[in-house]
Parts: sequence; structure tokens; C-alpha cells
Amino acid sequence: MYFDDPTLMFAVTVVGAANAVVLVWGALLGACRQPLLYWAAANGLAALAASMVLILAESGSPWLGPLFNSFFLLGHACWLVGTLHFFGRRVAAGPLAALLILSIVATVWLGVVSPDRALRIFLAASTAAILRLFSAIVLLRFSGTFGRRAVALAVALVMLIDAGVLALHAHIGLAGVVPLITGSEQNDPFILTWITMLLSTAVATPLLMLLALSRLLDDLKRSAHYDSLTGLPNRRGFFERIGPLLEQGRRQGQTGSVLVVDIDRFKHLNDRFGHAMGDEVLCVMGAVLNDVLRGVDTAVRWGGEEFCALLPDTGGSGAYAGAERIRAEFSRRCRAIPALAEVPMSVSIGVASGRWNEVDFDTLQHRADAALYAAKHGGRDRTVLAGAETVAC
Ligand SMILES: Nc1nc2c(ncn2[C@@H]2O[C@H](COP(=O)(O)OP(=O)(O)OP(=O)(O)O)[C@@H](O)[C@H]2O)c(=O)[nH]1
Repeated sequence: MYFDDPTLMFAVTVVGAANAVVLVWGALLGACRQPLLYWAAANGLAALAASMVLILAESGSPWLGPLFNSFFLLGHACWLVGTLHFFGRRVAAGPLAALLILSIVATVWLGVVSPDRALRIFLAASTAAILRLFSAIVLLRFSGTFGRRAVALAVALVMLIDAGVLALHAHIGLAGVVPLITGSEQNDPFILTWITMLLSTAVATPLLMLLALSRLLDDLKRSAHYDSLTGLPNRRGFFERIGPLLEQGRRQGQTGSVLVVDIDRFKHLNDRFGHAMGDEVLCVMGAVLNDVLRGVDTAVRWGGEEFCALLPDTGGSGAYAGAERIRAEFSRRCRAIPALAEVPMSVSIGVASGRWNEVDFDTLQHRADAALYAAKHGGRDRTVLAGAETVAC
């Protein structure tokens, strides 16, 4: 195989361009938008560099090498930036831009102004190897923060191999020989360029797509079961979670309780301070329910400013005490919001209890709702226990 085998250039062009289209399409779906766009740019630049060689190889233009190197290096930088974004890490834009500008200026200088092919190849390949090494380090360092660790490690391995190939390329740039490719008529390092480009476009990019797809599926699963504002389960997540708890309660004849929690005069809060403040207060309520309830209890954002909680193994007095803790904690946390320091925020809560082998969840929920209605009509800012006329305010 010759270094300038047009089949290889064509393969990199087609695979790189196809990857770029798929990655942009994935970004338009809204998942991992930034990393996908950077990886699309990396593949697009690889395709551009390869197609340029395919078209201009015969022209003998002194600009071909420097332009190829520039696209090549920009593509490697996009890879790194996309990978950092994927793991939610900061991009050290200044040092990266400085490295790129220096390398690109040097490669143009060594290609056009004061031609030195060996030094140009050394510079471009060693800079690309450094960028690849950083991509591998990012993947190795943060692979544990994301579920698909094996895939992230596989991409890291490809990046390390790629960095090794590029280091060899850099060495060849200086030494001017190809030690590994014995018998080749063309004693030229370009074969390594095609190997490294195929590694990233045909091997590493599909693995990255798999990573992004896994994250998309995780996000979809999460948004199907959780309320995006408060982080609490939505109704679907709630009913999936409480099914086994209710079954256990029935078998063991446990007494359980349902709380229906409604923030008082929420419309007034929205009207006076805006919806952003309303959303913040809803988040406060989500956090309060998370923190105050026990691990076995489950809360749900029932809709709007209404929440519901199942306390599967708790009788009326325990649930009532829990409701009071929720009311107190909610008011305390709202007072800590500067804009609301002078605006007392409160909640009304309806509580209903019963034995799970005598009542079902829907029945208790309706009773708790009726108790909430009584709490609202009694003046708000209170807990009402269904059937026990117990009112606290
Ligand atoms: N900011 C924000 N507001 C919401 C959201 N969902 C529902 N709301 C608002 O919540 C308000 C509920 O108003 P109402 O049902 O009249 O209840 P309220 O003002 O709390 O009155 P009481 O319950 O009787 O104390 C409506 O204005 C809705 O627009 C949300 O996700 N964010």
C-alpha cells in the first residue's frame, strides 16, 4: 500500500463527512449538544483535510501541507474540547488557542516561507500527539463519572494508540525514515497520517456516538420518571416506586399515610415576584420533602404547586408530625431567600391514614385531598388530619 493511496483518502473523507452529519443531527435532537457539535467539527475537518489532499495532491502547491496540518490540528483540538464538554469540564481556552496558533503559524512558515518539510511534520505531529494525549487523559480521568465506563476507557485506549502513532510520526519527521514500514518504496510518514485519521474517524468516533447515545437514553429515562424542576419523581416515577411498597404494606398489614401538600397563595407569589421566583420556591419545596421525609417515604410533584407524599409505614400521628416538620422547614427556608424575607410563605397539608389491607392509595389520596381542602378553607398555613378534626396552625 502506498502512502498516497487515494482509497485511504477517500475512506477518511467519506467516513469523516458521514460522522459529521450524524453528529450534527444528534446535536439537533438536543442531547449533549456542545460535545456533539465539537466532535462533528473534528470529523468534518478530517474529511476536509483528506479531500483536499485527494484533490490537490498533484498540484505541487506549497500550501497543501500547511493547510492539511492546520485542519488536522484544529480537528484534534475540537476532539479535545468536545470531550471536555462531554464530562462537563472547563476548557482552558487560552493555552489551547495559544498552542494551536503557534503550531499553525509555524507549520505555514515551514511550508511556505522557509520550507523545511521534516521540521514541519515534526511540529504538526507532536502537537497532534499532545492533543490526543490530553483527550486520553480526560477520558481516563472522568470515565468513572459516567455509567458507560468501559466505552469511555475504550475511546481512551484508541486515543493513546493514536498518540503513539503520532509520536512515531513526529520522530519520522525528524529522522526522515519509516522504521516500521520495511520494504515500502515510499519512505514517507504519510501512511501514519492515514492510520491516525482512520483511527479517529472509523474507530473512536463510533465509540463516542455510543457514549452520547447512552447519555441520551439515561436522560430520556430520567425525564420520563422525574420532574425536571424539583428533581422529585413525577407521577409515573412515583407510581412505579410505590407499587412494591404498597404490596409489602398489604402483606404485612402496615398502616400508612398520604400527605397532600399545597403552597399557599402561590399565584400571588408568581404575580408579585415573577415565575422565576415561583420556580425557586417550588424547588425549595422539592428539597424540603427530600430532606424531611425518611428514605422509605416517597414524594411526588403532583402538578403545579401541589405535592403528594406516601409514608408507607407511618400512622396518623407520625404523619401529622412529619407534615408539621415540612411546614416549619418550608417557611424557614423561604425566609432565607432575601426577596421573601418579609413575605411569609406557608403551606397547607392534608393527611390521611389507614391500613393498606383495608384502603388503597387512591382512597387515602382522596381523603388527604379533602383534608387539604378543609385546611385551605380553615385559613391556610395548617395541617388537617382526615377524620380526626386535628388542626394545627
Ligand atoms: N412558577 C410556577 N408557577 C406554576 C407552576 N405550575 C403552576 N404554577 C402556578 O401556580 C398557581 C396556582 O394557583 P392557585 O391554584 O390559584 O393556587 P394558590 O394561588 O396557591 O391559592 P391557594 O392554593 O388557594 O392558596 C397558578 O398561577 C399557576 O400558574 C410552575 O411550574 N412554576
